[in-house]
Amino acid sequence: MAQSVDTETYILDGRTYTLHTITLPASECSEEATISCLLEPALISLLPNPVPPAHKPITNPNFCVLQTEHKGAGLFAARDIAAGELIMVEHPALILPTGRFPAAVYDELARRLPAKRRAELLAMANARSEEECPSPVEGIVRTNALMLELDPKGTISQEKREIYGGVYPTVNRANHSCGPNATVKWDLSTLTETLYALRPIVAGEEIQKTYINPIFSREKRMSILLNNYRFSCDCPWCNIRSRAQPCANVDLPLTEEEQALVNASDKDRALLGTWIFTHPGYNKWSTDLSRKDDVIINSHMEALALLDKEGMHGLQNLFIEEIAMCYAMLGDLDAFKMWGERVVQLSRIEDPSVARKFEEWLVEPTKLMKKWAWRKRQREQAPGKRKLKTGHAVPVDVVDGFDSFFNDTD
Ligand SMILES: C[S@@+](CC[C@H](N)C(=O)[O-])C[C@H]1O[C@@H](n2cnc3c(N)ncnc32)[C@H](O)[C@@H]1O
Repeated sequence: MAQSVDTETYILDGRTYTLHTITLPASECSEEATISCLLEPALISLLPNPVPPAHKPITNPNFCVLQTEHKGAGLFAARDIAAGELIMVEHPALILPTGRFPAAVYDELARRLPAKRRAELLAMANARSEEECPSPVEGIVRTNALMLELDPKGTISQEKREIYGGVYPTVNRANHSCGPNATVKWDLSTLTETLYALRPIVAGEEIQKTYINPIFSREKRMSILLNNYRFSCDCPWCNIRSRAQPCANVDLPLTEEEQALVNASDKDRALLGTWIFTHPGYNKWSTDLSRKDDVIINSHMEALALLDKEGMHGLQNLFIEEIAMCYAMLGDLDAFKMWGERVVQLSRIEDPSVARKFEEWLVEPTKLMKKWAWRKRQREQAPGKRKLKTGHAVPVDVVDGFDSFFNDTD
């Protein structure tokens, strides 16, 4: 479980950084893995201790790396992949801050990797010219690094916090789409990045993640992608014309009709980004009998249809979870089972505690969920006996005391 600590340090803008090599020990099913890092010394004590074992390679992977026509290499589904399914788990080869360091620092980080891992790193895409990044390793970092959290509890004070990135020879083969079918999740305790599906992906389809916040407008998305990654995004939401002509040039000016489609998409994306703050939500509805029983379900279904249209499935889980909870409150067993199973499928990687809670409930929701069919029972009672809001005066302690269904621990 050794963690070799190197003493070489670099000072940049008054800050000290240390070169640090993490060696993840081999286990019965995995080979030793190495992560070459540049870290502020205070972060080293926040790394998992003891160092976790190297993760097991996935046997019979559901993806392959292939050459694309104009995007370099990319990841493709080797068979059908279900929504929520694992695609791969990988340790970063490098972990480093996003600031700029002398070329020698990047070269040294790469040099510290075992030869095979170094060769994989050096074979990665580099969208930066030699003038911009004299060290090709820096070019590779700037083209590929994914943000990762090394200090989730904020142990190091905010003003001192740096943004860190990780570079992954295989996960980083995923090209960008503004309507991605996959996403990543960083886990500090295992020092791994997990790539998983957001929606069903059919065999042969390209597996793509988003490099930016997809709620931005097309103009902003295209400009960030061009500045940071040096490409014009030709996904169907940026290159509207490609929906009809697959190889249409994204850089040609838009027709009036195409501009109208872009405006509608920008509007929908912005709306989706604020939907949960601007539309009725489950918590208030659950205690308010003056609201229609289907108001949340209808509103959330509308959001899901828009998410589907814009390919923004990364935001779908909360809506799906709340729809399932609405059906529980209404005592609709078949609908709860259908939506609850979707929650389990989609949350296994994204939020395992939610998946476990729903899995437990699904065994026998009518008995295991304390507030099963609560709204239905309230409706069936005489108005005078109802416990909660009907749009008029309600005893505050009753409403406040009615905790969210999500806290139901029975
Ligand atoms: C993180 S790498 C992705 C993997 C890369 N294609 C490779 O060969 O390893 C990012 C680079 O891939 C290319 N790329 C990714 N998504 C793209 C897209 N939607 N359209 C065009 N090029 C893209 C760009 O050259 C970008 O700088």
